[in-house]
Amino acid sequence: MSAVLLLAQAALPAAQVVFLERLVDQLSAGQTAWGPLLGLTTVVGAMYPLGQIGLAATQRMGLWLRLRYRTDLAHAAARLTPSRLARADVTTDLEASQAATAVMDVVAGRALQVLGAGITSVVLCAVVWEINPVSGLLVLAALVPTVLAFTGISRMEARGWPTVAAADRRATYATEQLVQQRPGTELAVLGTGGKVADLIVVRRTEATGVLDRMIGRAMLWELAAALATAALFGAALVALVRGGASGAGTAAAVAGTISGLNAIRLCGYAFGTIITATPQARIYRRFVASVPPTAPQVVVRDVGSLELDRLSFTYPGADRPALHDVSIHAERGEMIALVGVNGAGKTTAVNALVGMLTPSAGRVLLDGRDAADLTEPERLGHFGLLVQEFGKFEFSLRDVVALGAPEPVTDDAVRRALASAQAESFTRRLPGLDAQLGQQWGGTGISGGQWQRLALARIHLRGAGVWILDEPTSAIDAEAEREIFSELRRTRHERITVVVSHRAWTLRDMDRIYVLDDGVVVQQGRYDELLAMDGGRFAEMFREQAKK
Ligand SMILES: Nc1ncnc2c1ncn2[C@@H]1O[C@H](COP(=O)(O)OP(=O)(O)OP(=O)(O)O)[C@@H](O)[C@H]1O
Repeated sequence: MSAVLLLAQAALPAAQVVFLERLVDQLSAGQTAWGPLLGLTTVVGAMYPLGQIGLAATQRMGLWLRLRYRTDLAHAAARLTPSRLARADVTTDLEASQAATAVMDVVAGRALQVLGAGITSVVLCAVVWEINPVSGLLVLAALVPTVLAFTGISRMEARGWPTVAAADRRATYATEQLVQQRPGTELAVLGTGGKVADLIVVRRTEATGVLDRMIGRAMLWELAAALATAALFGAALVALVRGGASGAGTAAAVAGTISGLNAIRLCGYAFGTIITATPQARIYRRFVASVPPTAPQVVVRDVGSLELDRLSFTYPGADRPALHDVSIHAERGEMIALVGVNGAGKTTAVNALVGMLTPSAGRVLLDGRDAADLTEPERLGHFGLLVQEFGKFEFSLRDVVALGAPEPVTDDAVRRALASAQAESFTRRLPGLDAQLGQQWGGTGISGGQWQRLALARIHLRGAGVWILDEPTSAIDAEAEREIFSELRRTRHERITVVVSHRAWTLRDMDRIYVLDDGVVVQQGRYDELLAMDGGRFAEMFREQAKK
């Protein structure tokens, strides 16, 4: 259908020239010329509706293409592993790819326009060639400056886009801090939103400056192309007049040359849009290709042992290791704890354990097997990780909990997980599992501790072989905290549990506590043993708390 429309549209200007020549010929010969008049009326009458139908068809095609690009992008983003998400270039590319989908959708429509205008130009050229070959050639040659100009513009934009994308990303991030409910409220209370607005303006000004320079240069390119095209048009007209064609031929050829130049200009513009979109499309394609489809993650529920074997790690640029010769082990059914002051290395040890960073020395062993031999998704499947900055996903209650496991889950499993995480008492007051969370969506607002219980419910639902809980009850009241830990103890035999905690009482039932100081394990043992060691780091940290 689109192809038929395209061909019909492309033939109209040439048909116009033929009918015009016949009309002038027959009128000059004193004939009534009903045939050419009817032909011209049909051709001119068909131009507008065919143009409109063609436009609507390409717009609809663009719409569906954009959906496809965005679907592929969403799936590619969902396949990013934690180690890749930590890289600045990956997030920049992701956002540039997102922006590219809005440009790429027009490319297919423009490609059809190029094809149509190309056909129009060639057919017109052939018709004008019949009247005057030199004019015909000059009409076709007018394509060259436009194509050259847009190629130059595209190259220039390819150089400018990365800077614009990086500045845009920072501005978008800062804007989100202003408009998202939690950070936005904090800034409003502090009265310092204006400072963030200043940061946005700096980045937007940077991006606007680059875009402005690009537009200025593009204008120069286009101006040069327009001048060259005008010169070629003039030369085509001179060739016609000097060629000594008949009056009818000259009139038709002049009309044809004007239509031809318009078609060529349109062709050049559409071609230019395609090559202008090329740098962004390239970023999109590179990004999507860089995360090829993989098998979905499989949660490993049965893990017999876990070991960090003489692990060392230094952050890039740091002058001392964040972990030095750290050895930790745990068997199925055990609960162990990592303790230490801020900056002691607990989070670094957890990140090394799950594979978010690569140690400079030492190994992580899962059931005696070197975890470095596993793919990142295979390795992550062993863990249920509750981090300090857990996600507050504002979806439905069911979805928020179901995010704990990659496979589909039943409502019963969601309810059991909510009960284990002591989240049942407050979720029972919501209108069911379909309840939307988050006031900004017209849903229910819930407290920080309630969000943390939902994050814990995800870990219960996941049921992985190793649970790593980094301050799992930091925002939760004392009563619920006791119930959460008693549930963890009751179900401990099903897994290995690693807890990072600053609260003395939560450490009492641990099978082993590892005390980290400056990246080194300085003590290990049970709570009472460690507390009894006078002058030990653990006793220094927890003696006051233990008295309460
Ligand atoms: N991405 C990073 N780049 C460079 N240094 C880092 C990075 N993350 C942490 N560090 C440094 O490594 C050391 C250990 O940090 P880590 O986050 O593991 O401590 P922690 O014991 O988890 O602290 P907290 O109790 O505050 O969570 C600190 O000196 C910290 O400043």
